[in-house]
Amino acid sequence: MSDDPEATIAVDRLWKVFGPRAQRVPGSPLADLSAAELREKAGCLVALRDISFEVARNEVFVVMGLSGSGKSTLVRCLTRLVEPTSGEVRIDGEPVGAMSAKRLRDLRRHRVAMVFQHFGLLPHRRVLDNVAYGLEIQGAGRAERHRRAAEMLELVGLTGHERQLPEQLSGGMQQRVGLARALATDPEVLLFDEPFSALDPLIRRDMQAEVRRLHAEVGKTMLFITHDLAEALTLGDRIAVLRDGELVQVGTPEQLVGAPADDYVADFVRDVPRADVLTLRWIVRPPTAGEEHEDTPLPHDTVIRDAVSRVLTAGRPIPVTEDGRSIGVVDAERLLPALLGHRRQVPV
Ligand SMILES: Nc1ncnc2c1ncn2[C@@H]1O[C@H](COP(=O)(O)OP(=O)(O)OP(=O)(O)O)[C@@H](O)[C@H]1O
Repeated sequence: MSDDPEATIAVDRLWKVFGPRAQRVPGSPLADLSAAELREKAGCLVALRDISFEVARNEVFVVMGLSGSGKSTLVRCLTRLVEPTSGEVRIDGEPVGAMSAKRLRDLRRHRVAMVFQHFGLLPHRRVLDNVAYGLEIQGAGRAERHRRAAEMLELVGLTGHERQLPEQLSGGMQQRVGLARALATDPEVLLFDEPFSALDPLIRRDMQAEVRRLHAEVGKTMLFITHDLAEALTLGDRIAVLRDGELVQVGTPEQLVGAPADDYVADFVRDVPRADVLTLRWIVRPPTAGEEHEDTPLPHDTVIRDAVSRVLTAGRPIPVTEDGRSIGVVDAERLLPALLGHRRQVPV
């Protein structure tokens, strides 16, 4: 695996096998058995199979997969809430597997914060004290933790709600409290385990926007788990697709939609409007001899949808440039299939 010094989280050949004598499975012929055979022969279940990936500093990395694909197990292995069967996790270069109990406690209290689906708020504590909770565990004084908690509540738009109890807030607001609490300790990494799946679709969209805004404001490395493709595409700088414990593809939204690794991913992204995700580099063509072009080029990283009106109103093909260099041209003929491509033809 590469040793990218900018990688905040590095996962190398990680296995998690549940069942008796699980450690004999990784790398042995047992690992090649089907799930049913393995259960029958060894009473084991492979939840994560040989997973490797790296998350760069300040990246939003989404792990997407259907129910049972291993998402929660993966996120829990990162801080050893679930003990990996084999392989290595490093956070900021430090192997988590080699950490002493004290160092591990430190990691969970100071360096990595988690946001869960069911908020995990303490019901009898006021909002302010819920946000201050991590700081209290760290031993911060009362005035300091209240000052910091108030600051975090302001960051997530909940100033004025400090003295309320969680049950007096809506689901979306409670999850904002969860976000504020996670941010309060100023961790290096935020782990989100399906944090918005219990919320209404509209609130959910608000919260996704909130995460994007917070990320723009405070940076942070974020690893976000979801089973929802739209959420993954909205939030992820890169997305890892997990299927039955295996990583099928890791790529940008654009790579997943434009070049799915296999039929499984292709099926997942089939209904995504391609023009909203792909950029012009996917539809450029070489100029033909003697052809006249528009004068003002379009940058190659323009999302297709944003180029529609220019391309359709231009009289001639438009050059597409990368770093000032032309990489081809686009015209309506190249653009329309991408615009229409996501819709299946319905016979009239
Ligand atoms: N403690 C455990 N003991 C045995 N099997 C487990 C345990 N925890 C998880 N599994 C199994 O590991 C597999 C992956 O589960 P996991 O909860 O990680 O999936 P998930 O993608 O998070 O699913 P969901 O979206 O439903 O939460 C499943 O087959 C699950 O039954």
